[in-house]
Amino acid sequence: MTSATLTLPADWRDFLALTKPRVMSLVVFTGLCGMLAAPVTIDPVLGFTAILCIALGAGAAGALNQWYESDIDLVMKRTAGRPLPAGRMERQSALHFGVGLAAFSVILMGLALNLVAAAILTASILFYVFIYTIWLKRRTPQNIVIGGAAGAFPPLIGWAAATGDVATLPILLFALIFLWTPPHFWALALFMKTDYAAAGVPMLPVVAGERTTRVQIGLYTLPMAAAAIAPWPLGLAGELYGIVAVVTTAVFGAMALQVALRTTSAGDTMRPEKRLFAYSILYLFILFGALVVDHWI
Ligand code: HEM
Ligand SMILES: CC(C)=CCC/C(C)=C/CC/C(C)=C/COP(=O)(O)OP(=O)(O)O
Repeated sequence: MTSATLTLPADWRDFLALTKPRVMSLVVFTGLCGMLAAPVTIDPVLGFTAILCIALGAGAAGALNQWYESDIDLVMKRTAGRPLPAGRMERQSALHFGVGLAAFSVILMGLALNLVAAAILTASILFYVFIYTIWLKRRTPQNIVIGGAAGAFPPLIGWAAATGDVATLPILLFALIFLWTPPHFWALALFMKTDYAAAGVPMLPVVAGERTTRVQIGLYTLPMAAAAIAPWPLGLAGELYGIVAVVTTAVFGAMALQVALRTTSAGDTMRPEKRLFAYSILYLFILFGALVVDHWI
């Protein structure tokens, strides 16, 4: 995209769109809950600063992702309206915005909170940009399995911001999001398959077919369920969390099973896939919320 083809100067809404605010809301929520579930009470101003750093760091990662992949975003219907493919912003501006925001978030985290939190925040930004976006996304259908680790770090960052350390519970929360990501994303990929195929992105339904993707969704749900419920029997969370985890995970399992057992979807509504995708988001909100409520009562 050259400046000659740009139609409009970017305004603040375009910079906000670069940060993928809707996806980031859940990323930030899991970070907040990781912080609030820690065994020490963090000073509110420091706590707010830590969450701000996670939000800015995640936003920076989103901007750098969009800077790198404006070519494929242009091809996919879902993403063609983003500031870069739509020609409302120069790629350079997105790059500068992303790098500046990333540096600011990490430095502020290091200065105001601690180096452990700053290091994990750095790792998650680098992981999302270099490992997922630049290296794996265009090369292998395992892109989101490995790259999904980037989005699993926030509870560890929140916990580390409060305690200066990591522990078993935030590691389990990392595992939960890590194992949740394949069912979350592949459910969407099933009904967005044509977009990904058009863009030449080797997502699992495109490369291995729908049948394999459905089975993989079912398979990942099993260890995900174990990670979700584990804090209760391990004594890291109480009964309230345990009950919420068992019930919401059972619903997740039933929906995933429905998706796994479907043989075809050609020409139909893909309703079970869309329902699983939507529920996957609600599920993490409820689970992390329950963890904090359980911790504080
Ligand atoms: C590699 C891992 C992941 C991939 C490839 C992925 C992919 C996607 C895609 C393509 C969408 C649709 C977004 C849109 O309509 O613009 C989406 C939605 C969403 N994702 Fe993920 N996701 C991943 C991990 C995560 C993680 C870790 C979280 C948070 C913990 C998350 C939270 C969300 C939320 C909240 C939405 C709904 C956004 C909306 O309402 O528009 N995702 N995801
Ligand atoms: C610093 C920090 C906590 C970083 C978080 C990393 C992060 C944002 C993880 C979420 C993953 C995500 C938004 C995937 C979207 O996939 P995609 O980029 O393939 O989606 P797209 O097709 O919509 O661009």
